[in-house]
Amino acid sequence: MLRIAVPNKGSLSEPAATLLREAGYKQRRDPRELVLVDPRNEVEFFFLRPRDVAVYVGSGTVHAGITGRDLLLDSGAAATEHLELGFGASTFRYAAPADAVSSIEGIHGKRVATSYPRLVKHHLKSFGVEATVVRLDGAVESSVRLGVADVVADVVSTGTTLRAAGLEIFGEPLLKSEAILIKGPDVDDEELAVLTGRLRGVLMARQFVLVDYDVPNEHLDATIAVTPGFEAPTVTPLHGKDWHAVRVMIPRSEANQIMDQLYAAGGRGILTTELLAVRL
Ligand SMILES: Nc1ncnc2c1ncn2[C@@H]1O[C@H](COP(=O)(O)OP(=O)(O)OP(=O)(O)O)[C@@H](O)[C@H]1O
Ligand SMILES: O=P(O)(O)OC[C@H]1O[C@H](OP(=O)(O)OP(=O)(O)O)[C@H](O)[C@@H]1O
Ligand SMILES: [Mg+2]
Repeated sequence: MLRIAVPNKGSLSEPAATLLREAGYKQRRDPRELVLVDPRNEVEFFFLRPRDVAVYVGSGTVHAGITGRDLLLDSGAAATEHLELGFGASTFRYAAPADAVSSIEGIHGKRVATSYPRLVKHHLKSFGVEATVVRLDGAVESSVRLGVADVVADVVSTGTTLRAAGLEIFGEPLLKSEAILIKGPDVDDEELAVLTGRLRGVLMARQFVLVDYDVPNEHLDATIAVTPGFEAPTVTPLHGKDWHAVRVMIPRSEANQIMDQLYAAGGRGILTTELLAVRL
């Protein structure tokens, strides 16, 4: 049975469970459940702290897991990135009070507070910067005001937390993170093929919608140029008319613009439909 580690708390927990549920896997009802067996899909889920997921996957006790790229890199575990999951996006950045420090070189000799010490030490070393890394569990942004550090290195999403603490970002991001599927050192891709295919299917369904429209034969080439599809659109003759019906996938973010273009090109009865899951 495939063993998969899933974050039990924090920002990644809810979207990870939603993704797995949409991919047809059983998910827990009670947030205190630690293990969940899904016999129909031959999968066992282990609900672990987000930070620990990479440790378990890297040690080989579970085959795969969902975590953040930043957490994987900070863990130093032997797990590897397998698939980007499209949620939990963040950047990892340095910040300090305005004018205090404004470049990575400027961190030299200072104290840097972070919950990601391995990642930060590795980054500073690559710049030849020597600094004291102060490891904190969370709420790192308060460390400067409270006098335990001069600089923070932390996850930034909207930047609201930094601003509220009177800190300003400086330097290039240490990394761009998002939720990822990771796999253990001895797991071959074949073992994860069904899981990966299902997750990709849901991710794709989130990015695309299905569009259906009717079009007079003389305008068919023009509308197909607007919606070429992946391979080729499905085109069906309409009964008793010199028209065709077309069905094709289009990017969700461009759906309304494409509908406008189809109408202008002669398409009528244009409608879009949500996709639940896709397998291409
Ligand atoms: N505000 C946010 N927006 C998007 N992703 C975030 C945000 N905060 C954290 N993350 C991502 O979530 C992961 C860390 O999750 P989280 O912060 O929930 O765990 P934690 O800090 O270990 O746990 P906790 O905050 O409960 O102590 C990282 O991959 C991080 O990039
Ligand atoms: O840029 P923002 O949108 O403000 O989000 C970033 C904040 O979110 C996370 O904190 P979390 O809620 O996980 O608390 P923690 O620091 O205690 O882990 C992260 O550590 C930042 O503090
Ligand atoms: Mg956190």
